[in-house]
Formats: sequence, structure tokens, C-alpha cells
Amino acid sequence: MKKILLIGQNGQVSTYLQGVLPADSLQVANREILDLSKVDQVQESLAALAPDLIINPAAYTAVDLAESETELAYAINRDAVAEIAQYAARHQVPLIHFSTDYVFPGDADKPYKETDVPGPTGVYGASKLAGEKAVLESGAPALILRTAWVYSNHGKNFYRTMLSLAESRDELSVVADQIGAPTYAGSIAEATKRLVDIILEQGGLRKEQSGIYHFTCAGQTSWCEFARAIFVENEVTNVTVNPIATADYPTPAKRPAFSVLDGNKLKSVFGIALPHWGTALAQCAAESKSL
Ligand SMILES: NC(=O)C1=CN([C@@H]2O[C@H](COP(=O)(O)OP(=O)(O)OC[C@H]3O[C@@H](n4cnc5c(N)ncnc54)[C@H](OP(=O)(O)O)[C@@H]3O)[C@@H](O)[C@H]2O)C=CC1
Ligand SMILES: Cc1cn([C@H]2C[C@H](O)[C@@H](COP(=O)(O)OP(=O)(O)O[C@H]3O[C@@H](C)C(=O)[C@@H](O)[C@H]3O)O2)c(=O)[nH]c1=O
Ligand SMILES: [Mg+2]
Repeated sequence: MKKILLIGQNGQVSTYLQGVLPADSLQVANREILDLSKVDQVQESLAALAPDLIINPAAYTAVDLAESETELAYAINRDAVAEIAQYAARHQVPLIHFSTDYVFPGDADKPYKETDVPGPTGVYGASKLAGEKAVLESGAPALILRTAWVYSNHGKNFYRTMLSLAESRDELSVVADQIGAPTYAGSIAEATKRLVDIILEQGGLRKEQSGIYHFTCAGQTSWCEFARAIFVENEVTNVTVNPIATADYPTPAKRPAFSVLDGNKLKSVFGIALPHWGTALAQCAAESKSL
């Protein structure tokens, strides 16, 4: 039986992965078992766990706070990732690592490909890009899955923020000039499970398969239109969503204006495509009714 190590217990992607991966081969490392802010202890913890496959959806994800907690963001998103990747390289253990659309500057007018040059607008994106670089430089057999705008019925995310604001407000203002692809954590988990199955069937990851993959739901929208769609799917009718410009919603971190990712590489190498964001949103809303 192959041991799959999943890093982080309560994160959105981790929660949904725990729902689809085989429980008998899964080891979930919470912060007590593996604290990524304690970078010098990562190797030792991994050696004790002795995994056959590592999945790392753990990260410092507070985009605005990262502008002031810069050191912690880099420790978790770059330095700890470098340690994990070096372990994976030394032991030739396949690594599935997650990254973000926020590695891109956002000045494109067509979906970004894996070969496009990144250029983050804030500390979070810069720290995640540094993590990607550490994985690539380690030489580990690794998939770096760049996802975006992740939401679900668990944890902290835009979907839940909108539904909770709707309980106390009849009007919301949401930016309409940032374009991306909302991605349901359940869709990420299903596609990741298929990659895990392929890796286990193959007995590892081939060198030519290693690298960066864009990994979001299909289609594109703005945060404003996404908010409206969330309310439609959840039959919330008491709220008006007003479109505003980014300049009218000041935040510590600058976000990319356009961060749609082209998913063709994932399709051509692995035959996998995530659903359209609207289809996935309906699944998420259906799930919340059954919770
Ligand atoms: N959320 C989003 O919108 C997006 C996320 N991504 C990327 O996708 C991946 C998954 O994101 P998501 O599931 O939303 O993340 P969440 O913010 O939901 O969860 C973060 C996870 O990281 C863990 N973590 C944070 N700090 C530490 C630490 N010091 N030691 C150990 N674990 C730690 C948390 O631990 P605990 O369980 O203890 O809370 C939690 O499991 C990340 O790599 C993220 O950068 C990419 C694009 C969009
Ligand atoms: C709550 C709220 C947000 N906004 C804006 C702020 C921001 O530009 C946009 C989204 O806000 P959030 O803070 O939820 O999103 P943000 O934290 O920027 O989400 C990002 O998280 C990281 C981890 C990623 O990797 C990215 O892909 C992306 O998902 O909506 C409004 O305009 N009105 C509102 O009422
Ligand atoms: Mg946020």
C-alpha cells in the first residue's frame, strides 16, 4: 500500500481531497505533525512520515496580510516548499504542489499559458512564485498546479463571504474589473485524484510530465458577476450587487486585473479538464443544501 501524505488538515483543497482519496493510504499532517513555519524541522518530519507521494495544498493564503507578514509568507510559501521539494528529489517521491494565478501581472488580454512570463503584483504571489522556482530547481518529480479564485462550503473564501454578507445587507459593491476563473475546491479534488491515480498506475511521474500546469475551472468572469451568480444559485434574492472599480475598493495588496489561465496543457498531457465555473458553482450550491 502506497502512503500518500497530505499537508494541512483544514484547508479548502485539503478538506475536499480527504473526501476523494483512499482513506487507508492517506496520512493527513496537521500543524502539530508538520508546521511549515518551522522550516528547519520540515526534513525531519518528512523522514518520520516516509511518504510515497506528497500532496501540498498548504500555504500562507492571506493575500492582504502577506503585505505586512512578509517573512511568514515566504517561510511557508517558499522556504518550507524548498525543503519539501528537496526531500522529494532526494527520495524520488512524486510531489503535487499547488500554486496560484496571482503569479501573473494581469495585463494580458488572453488566457495565460504555462510558458508565459510571470510577474506578481503582491507579496503573496511573489512568495508562491518563489515556491514554484524552488520546486523546479530541486529536480523533484513534481506537478505544480496553478489554480485560482478557490471557493467551497468550507473555510474562508469569497463564496462564503458573499453569502454571509447577504444575511445582513441588501446592497453590496463588488469589483467588476478583475477577471478570472472561480474554481470549486471539489473540482480541484476530483482532478487531483485523477492525477494521483495516473501517478500510482505508472509507478511514478515521468520526467517529461513534471512541471507547471494551469488547473482552474473553465470560462471566465469578474468578482462582481461571480457574486451575482452565487446569489442566483443559492436563491438569494434580497441583495443587489453593484459593480465598482478596483480603485473604489482599496486593499493593501494589488491584485491582477486579468488572470485567466489556459488549461490546454493539462488536457493534452493527462487528458484532464476541470468543469466550467458555472457548472461547478451549481455543484457547490447543491452540496451546501445537503450539508
Ligand atoms: N484560496 C484561494 O483562493 C487560492 C488558493 N491557491 C493555492 O491553492 C492551495 C490550496 O489553497 P486553499 O485550500 O484555499 O488554502 P486555505 O487557505 O483554505 O488553507 C491553507 C492550508 O494551509 C495550512 N497552513 C497554513 N499555515 C501552515 C503552517 N504554518 N504549517 C502547516 N500548514 C499550514 C492550513 O493549515 P490548517 O489546516 O491548520 O488551517 C490549511 O490547511 C494553496 O497552495 C494556495 O496558495 C491558489 C489560488 C487560489
Ligand atoms: C468582500 C469583498 C471583496 N471585494 C473584492 C476584493 C478583491 O478584489 C476581490 C476578491 O476578494 P478576496 O479577498 O475574497 O479574494 P483574494 O483574497 O484576492 O483571493 C485570492 O486568494 C488567493 C489565495 C489566490 O491565490 C487567488 O487566486 C485569489 O483567490 O473582491 C469587493 O469588491 N467587495 C467585497 O465586498
Ligand atoms: Mg482572501
